[in-house]
Amino acid sequence: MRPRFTAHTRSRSLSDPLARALLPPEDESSIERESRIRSEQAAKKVSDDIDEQIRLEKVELKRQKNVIKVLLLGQSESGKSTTLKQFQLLHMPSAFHAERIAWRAVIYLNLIRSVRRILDALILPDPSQPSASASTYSVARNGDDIDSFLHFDGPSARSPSSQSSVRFERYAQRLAPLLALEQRLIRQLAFPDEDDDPPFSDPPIMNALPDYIVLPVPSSVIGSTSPNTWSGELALRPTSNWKKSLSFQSITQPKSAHTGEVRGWWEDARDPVHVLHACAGGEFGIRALWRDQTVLSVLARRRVRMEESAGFYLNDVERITALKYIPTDDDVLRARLKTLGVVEHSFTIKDGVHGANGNVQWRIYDVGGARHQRQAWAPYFEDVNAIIFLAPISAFDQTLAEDSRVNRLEDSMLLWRSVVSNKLLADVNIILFLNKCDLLKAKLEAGVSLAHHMVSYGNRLNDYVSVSNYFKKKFKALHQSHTPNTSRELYIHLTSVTDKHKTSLIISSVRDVILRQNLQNSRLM
Ligand SMILES: Nc1nc2c(ncn2[C@@H]2O[C@H](COP(=O)(O)OP(=O)(O)OP(=O)(O)O)[C@@H](O)[C@H]2O)c(=O)[nH]1
Ligand SMILES: [Mg+2]
Repeated sequence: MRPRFTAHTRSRSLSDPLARALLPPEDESSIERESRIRSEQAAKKVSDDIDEQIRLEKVELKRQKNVIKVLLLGQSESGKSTTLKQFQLLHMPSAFHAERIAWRAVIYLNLIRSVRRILDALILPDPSQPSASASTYSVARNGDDIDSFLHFDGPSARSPSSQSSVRFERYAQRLAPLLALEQRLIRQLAFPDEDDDPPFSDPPIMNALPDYIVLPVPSSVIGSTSPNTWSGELALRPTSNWKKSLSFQSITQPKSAHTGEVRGWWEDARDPVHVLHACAGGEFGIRALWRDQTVLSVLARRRVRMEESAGFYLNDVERITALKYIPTDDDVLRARLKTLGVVEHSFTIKDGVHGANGNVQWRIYDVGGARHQRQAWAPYFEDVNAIIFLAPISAFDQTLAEDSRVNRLEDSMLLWRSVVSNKLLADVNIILFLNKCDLLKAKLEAGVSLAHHMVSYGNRLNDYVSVSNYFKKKFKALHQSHTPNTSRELYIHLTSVTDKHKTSLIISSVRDVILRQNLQNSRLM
């Protein structure tokens, strides 16, 4: 049958030459018509598919414009994870606060680690005492044999400073339960589904652990590293659901509907807080250890600066070991948990830059900064919008944990040079945090000389303003002489990222710079 046209359609079609050309022939047979319709349908499908593809590309482009990817780079302990915590604190405060309790175990472990470092320093032979050779002490640190840790060998060890030796021995005895607790905590974190108090005979083995590993520390720190020694640092795998497993039985439950009293972890005799609480006070407790002038002078002679170490809580022992202790924001910012691999965190930020209703999704990638972790960074360079690079400038007199021959500041500068000279990153915004300024200030005020460790500093003033300006210029010059994009604007901030208030201002300004530059770049696309 012929198609029927109304007079109106017909007259309009006939006046349009293209429409007339597209009309089926008047003598079209039914077979021809079927074939025409089939090919028209096929053509329409192709056209619809193309339209859909264009639509999806537009959505993707829009989505990309509303997704900002930021990479946190820098050597280990430079403050990357702490900066991420500051972003979370600023943009997801309720989630941050809800997770505070999960940090309790990390903070306990950090505190125990500090105690262990001091005890280790006390039992090492003192180089300033000629009669105290390595053979006079048994530097045994077998985790399954705490007695050997407590044992000081023979009378010769006691002769020059026998009183001190006896005191140190008393500390070691009194604080021995902390070493056992450390093992228990690590095992509990490593195997969160295991029943209580598993046997401690074997330390966690790297590959056997689902989420946590204990990394060996250089033997220089403790004299020798026994395979049974919990001498390492707790590290986090990217896949870890650690916050859940670190919460212990911490959820409080109402004990009495009338009084509003709650039942909490402090009523559980197995909770780690009890051991810490018991070891905190008294003549040879943690607080006494950290105030003991003899101990402090041994640490000073050995150049062990506990205040500078990651996860330092020795000034807050009373508060941290209290039965009902809940970590504060500052405690969480100071907690040390080493990152392994690359961990992605995303959150949405409302911004004024993309228009009134602009919602921008931020993806922040926190990477492990130790040398053997750095090869994992490169795949993230391709579509990143901005890099926040952290260089801890207080570390000018320190060496890398993973290689004691390498100065930390030198390593930071080399790393900085390789990042700014990378061609893949030529158009990526770079923000530099010269971090740990609080520690730098304290170190310079304590009389540590930068020129002594960095000859190029010459005879400039050894004060905070001069030194921090010098570092600013140095990092800027490295950027200018190595960047493939000399028009890239570099933003440098002097930071102490554990400082909540100062850092929140810096983060807000960094966020706006990144947003604005991202918008500019997307307009150019
Ligand atoms: N005093 C002080 N401590 C800081 C500062 N920045 C970071 N820290 C502390 O230094 C330790 C290491 O910081 P992290 O943020 O874990 O370092 P990271 O760069 O993530 O290290 P990796 O995960 O090993 O790559 C933590 O205990 C922090 O609290 C700072 O500006 N001042
Ligand atoms: Mg980290």
